[in-house]
Amino acid sequence: MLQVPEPRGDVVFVAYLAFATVFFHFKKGQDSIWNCPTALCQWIACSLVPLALVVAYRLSPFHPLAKFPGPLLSRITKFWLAYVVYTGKRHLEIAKLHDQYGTFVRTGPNTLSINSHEAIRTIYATSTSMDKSNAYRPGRFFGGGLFFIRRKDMHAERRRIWAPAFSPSSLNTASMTISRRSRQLAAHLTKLETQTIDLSSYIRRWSYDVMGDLTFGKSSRIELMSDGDENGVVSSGQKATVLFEVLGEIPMIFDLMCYLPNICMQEIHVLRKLANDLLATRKQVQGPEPDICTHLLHVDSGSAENLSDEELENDVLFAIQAGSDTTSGVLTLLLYYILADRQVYKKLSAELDLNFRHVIEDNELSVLFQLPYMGAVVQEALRLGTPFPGLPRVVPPDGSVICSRFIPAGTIVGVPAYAQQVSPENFWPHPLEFMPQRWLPGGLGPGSVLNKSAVMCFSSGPFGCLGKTLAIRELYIATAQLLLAFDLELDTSFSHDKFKAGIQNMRSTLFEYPLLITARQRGG
Ligand code: HEM
Repeated sequence: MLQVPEPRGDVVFVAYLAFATVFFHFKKGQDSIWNCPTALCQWIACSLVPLALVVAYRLSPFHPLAKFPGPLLSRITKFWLAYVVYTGKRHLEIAKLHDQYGTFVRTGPNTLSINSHEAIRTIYATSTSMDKSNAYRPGRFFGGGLFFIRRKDMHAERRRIWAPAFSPSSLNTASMTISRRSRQLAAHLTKLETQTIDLSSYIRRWSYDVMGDLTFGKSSRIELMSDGDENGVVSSGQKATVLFEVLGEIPMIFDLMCYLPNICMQEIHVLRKLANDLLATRKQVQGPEPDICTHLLHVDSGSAENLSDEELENDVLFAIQAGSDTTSGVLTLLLYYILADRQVYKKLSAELDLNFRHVIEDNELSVLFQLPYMGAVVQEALRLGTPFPGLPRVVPPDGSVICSRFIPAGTIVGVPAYAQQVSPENFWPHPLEFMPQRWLPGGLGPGSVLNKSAVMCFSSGPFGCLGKTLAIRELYIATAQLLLAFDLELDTSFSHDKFKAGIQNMRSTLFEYPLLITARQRGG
């Protein structure tokens, strides 16, 4: 059975206005509609009746998703899910709903969350995986960026341009940049040795500085660690992400919001302006080392297939955003977990001390990437720190069979990453605990379960994260440089409860309550 495709919000709005114009045209003769209660009442009735019919249909047994369970409100309106996203606790709420309803939960009138490992392959990972949903269509903005191209075939063309930026040689150059920036982070913390440090905030700035370098090379002027963030680059980026994440669930409203630049554009203005300025400079200056712009500008290939200015602007803005808050969120959580468990901290520190002195030189990075316990800590942090609560895709025209159930064409489906990553079927025992040992040979003892392919934090398949290896290297390098340089501890004023309650998971992880630490420099 076919789902009714969702029209664009702005088109619906214009149609509604046109209908209103015609309606009141036939009521003319009255001075104003406000003086004519009958016309107004008729108009309200005309508007409400279709709404009531839509609600009745969505709840009726005739709706194609009628057989799938879910909360009443979610079956009626998309606003329910948008609100859950807005709370920053979607990952927890959806996991709870799966405990209550089982594998399938109807999280919107036309949306299914499918908590199944088998579904990951069908939806994301195979060659027949599905296109992105309307959630990636943020109104008139970002029309041409890699991330916003929803059709797999068109997306693949753009992805080919990006891919060389993540080749082994590019990654090696990038690793040195990350290492230099991580040493700079350590130098900043050294100045704060006797104080309580908001580590989450420093890590945020570090991640933007890193992504500035990786995107624009030497011409980057993003120096948030040194110069501070007076212009609110970080908060601008975060607000843009939140806006995209919340309104993505109600694309019709997003279509309309984009016509209100003061509400919508304002949030992303600072970051967009910065990205455009840096792009303009970068076009004039090709640095000695390749950066992401080298490939987007086709400097390397000399290809004539140039991206339009708008496409370029969207792509560089996305590059900074894709690589900064995501990585800094996971890194902050990684450091929290190891600081909260001194056994883990000591074991990791001992492994690093065995292999390095107080700083890792560039030619030693390959040794770092091989360290087993370090690898286990990073994997465990990614498992519990996934910032992506939803990756919506759309079922193709012939429908699809997932977990033995037929899903009609046009249904929006997604596998909840967090629910998969804390499922006892995939990780056992203690799926909710941070236990790096589970990733090492022997795991957590006899009977322990480790289903590596259930980890979805980078997604997979045609739309999967291009920066996965880069991000993992960032986590290795920054953690190692900090632990080698300092004895880190949670500050005595730090509250675990407040920190955990303040974690908001919305495509990047936001921390309402900071990670407060002290850092004592280690001896020579
Ligand atoms: C721990 C950090 C990171 C995580 C958890 C992460 C996760 C993800 C996920 C889940 C996607 C797919 C999103 C979707 O389909 O909606 C994605 C896409 C992407 N990520 Fe990452 N990412 C991280 C860091 C990075 C970094 C450092 C970069 C470097 C620029 C990067 C570049 C990209 C790009 C270019 C895409 C779009 C790929 C495409 O559409 O073909 N990511 N990331």
